[in-house]
Order: sequence, then C-alpha cells, then structure tokens
Amino acid sequence: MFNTLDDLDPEQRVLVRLDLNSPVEDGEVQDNRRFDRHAETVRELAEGGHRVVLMAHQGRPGGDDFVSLEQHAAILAKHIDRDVQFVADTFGDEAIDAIESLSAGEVLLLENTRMCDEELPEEAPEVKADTEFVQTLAPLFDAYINDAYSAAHRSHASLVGFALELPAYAGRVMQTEYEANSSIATREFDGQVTMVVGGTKATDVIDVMNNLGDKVDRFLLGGIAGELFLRAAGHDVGFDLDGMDFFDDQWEANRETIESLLDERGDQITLAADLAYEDDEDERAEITVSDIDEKDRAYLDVGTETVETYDHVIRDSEAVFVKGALGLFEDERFSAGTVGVLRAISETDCFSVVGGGDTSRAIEMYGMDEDDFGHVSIAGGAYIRALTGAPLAGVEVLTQD
Ligand SMILES: Nc1ncnc2c1ncn2[C@@H]1O[C@H](COP(=O)(O)OP(=O)(O)O)[C@@H](O)[C@H]1O
Ligand SMILES: O=C(OP(=O)(O)O)[C@H](O)COP(=O)(O)O
Repeated sequence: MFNTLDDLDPEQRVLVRLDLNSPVEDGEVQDNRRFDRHAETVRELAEGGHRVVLMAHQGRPGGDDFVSLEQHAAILAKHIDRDVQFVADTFGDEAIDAIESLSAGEVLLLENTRMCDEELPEEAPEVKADTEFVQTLAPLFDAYINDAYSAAHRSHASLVGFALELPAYAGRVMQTEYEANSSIATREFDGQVTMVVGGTKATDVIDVMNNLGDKVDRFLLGGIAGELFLRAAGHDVGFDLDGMDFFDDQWEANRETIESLLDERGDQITLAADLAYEDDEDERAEITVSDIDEKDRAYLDVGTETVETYDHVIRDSEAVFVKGALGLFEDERFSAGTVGVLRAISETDCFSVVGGGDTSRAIEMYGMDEDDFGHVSIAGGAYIRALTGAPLAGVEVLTQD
C-alpha cells in the first residue's frame, strides 16, 4: 500500500513531516502525546544513522497559537533523549546551511512551515510540488517521510508537494494511524462490531452512519448528537443553556436526515434511555427519557441505566470504535457516560479504536492506560474523515505508484 521505514535504504538524508501542532498557553507550548508518538519515528531514524530534518506547523497566521517551533525542538529532544537542533528559517540560506552541516544520526527541526507563504493555500499536489519551497528543499534530500497523519487532510506544500519530488515513505505514526483508523472499513471481524458516537456535531454522526452502516452492528449514541436523535424520535430534549448554541441550527439542518436514518437503521441504533442534568443544588440528577415532557433543561450526560446497557454491549463486542464524547466529561459530575464506555473497552480484549481530540483526552484525565486500548488516535479532523470515507490528500500522495 505505501512504503514504510522498513523500505528505506540506510544512511539517507531524510525530510520528515511531523504534526507537532499543540495547545499554547500564555505563549508556552504544552507537551502532549503528539511529541511522544512522533518520537518513535524520529528516534528510529536517528538511531538508523540517517540525517534527519523535521518539518512541522503550529497554529495558523493571525492566531495566538501561531508561534515559532523553537520550544517544540526542546520538548521533542526530551522525548527522544538526544539533541534536536533548531533553525528559525523554513527554506532560506540559514535553513540550507543547517541542513548541509548535519551529520549522520543528527536531528534538525526547521521553522513553522506556515511561516512560509507557499505552504497554506489548499492546492493540488502538482501545484504544491512546483513551489519554490519544495523545489529548493527537495534536491537536498534522498527521501521524504510523512508522519503527520493528523494533518493529512490538508493539501499543503509540506504534506503533499514533496511526495511528488522524492521517494516517499510513511512514518510509524502515519502507518499505525492509517491502519487502525481505516480498519473498520477494511477489516472483517468475526463478532459484533460496535460504534460509540457522541460529541457535538450531528453531521459527523450522520456521515459516519452513512459510510459505515453496513460494517457496524450497533451504534450507541450520546452527547449533543445523541440528543438530536432523541428529539427526532419524539422526545422533548435539546435545550440550549444560556450562551450555548448546540441544537436549533443543527436541528433545522439535519432533522429530515436523522428521521430517515432512524427509519432505515432503527434496529442498529441505540439511544439513551436516561439522561443526567444539574439540579438546583448543582448536583448530578437523572431522568428517564420517557418521563421527559417539557424541553426546559440541558442534559449533560447519559444516565446510569444507559451506561449499563452500553457496558454490556461493549463487553459482547469483537470490535469497538469511539467517535465523540457521551457527555460533558470535563466536568466530573457528567463524565459517567464517556468514562463508562472507555472503561468497559479497556477491561475487555476487543479490538478498539478511540479517536477525536477531546474524547481521547478523557483516557488520560480519568487515569486509564492507553495500553489497554487497541489504538488511541492523535487525530481530530483526519480521524473523522477516515470514518466517513473522505480522502486524505497526504495519504493519497503516499499511496500513488
Ligand atoms: N450533552 C452535552 N452537553 C455539552 N457538551 C457535551 C455534551 N456531550 C458532549 N459534549 C462535549 O462534546 C465535546 C466533544 O465533542 P467533539 O469535538 O464533537 O468530539 P471529539 O471528542 O470527537 O473531538 C466534549 O468536549 C464534551 O464536553
Ligand atoms: O491539529 C490538527 O488538527 P485537529 O485539530 O483536527 O486534530 C492538525 O495539526 C491540523 O491543523 P489545522 O486544522 O490548523 O490545519
């Protein structure tokens, strides 16, 4: 399918695209699992005696998180336990000098690719390959390695241009993410396949059901998206708290599609039987969905009975995929749904994939161990695209002959 590091000749000059895009608080780049994951690829290349030049982006021009990658170099160095040189230049003379001075086994990080004007506009790979950025850097290397699965939905120069100019390979993160996230569409499982879908966006859930409806036996719903399905099933839910705007626009735009999905796939879809809310004493309280007779409060989690049902379904499954949280898990009072399904997955030996930036954060937040899951994706937008069958430009250029 694509070439990997196993296919790379020894002692190459390699140009590697990572995704180190990170939260930035008060100008300080926050360490996160993207560093840890990409460290595996970088370490393997450095230990293999290659000259390793890294590219990555941070934020977008105009945003508070659009900063230099100098701090990223220091954080990555801690993860790979070797020096990571940094040059504050993308493809000018300073960058070229630093690249040419690199010795075997050394690692250099170039400046934020989005500081280069030719990086961002979304254009065809052939157009990107023709930029001065790509045309200047490509001749300095023997191979291009794309490890940035979580940015692979962007047709930017550093993600699609170099693959047309150099022998191209998938890094370890690209390889692992691609295999796991596509497995629901490509693998045959012997037993029941379950998909937990929640989060805030109804269109994500609709697109996933339309794309994977024939692969998934049971969809377990929750979150804002789950409430929109409950509303289509005739329940008075979907109340926006002051200052929030989750429901009405989504309802207008998607009501008919959700109703027809419930008609056509009703047997596969399990909706919450009870929901949780904040009572007058600020405590968690619960109500059975069939007892709701007025749309007068926001629901922030699925209820205990629903968690039990979902737990049983998961423990009977051969494979479980998760997209989106079942409640406002950042608040411990409303974490039972999201944590309940994740804990059930972690305690069984089913094949599992958990994705979405927010949902996978719950694993860490509630003291679960990533090793108890088949795969925890570091991708947000690229993960949902994989589940909905949309192409990833950065993967497509790697898989071309
Ligand atoms: N009932 C709810 N009310 C308010 N927020 C919710 C509710 N259910 C889920 N959420 C929020 O949805 C967010 C996750 O949504 P989304 O970004 O769509 O999913 P993902 O985890 O895949 O990135 C979480 O941060 C969670 O707090
Ligand atoms: O963090 C990223 O995507 P994500 O927020 O979907 O996980 C990628 O680095 C892509 O960044 P972008 O959405 O600014 O192009």
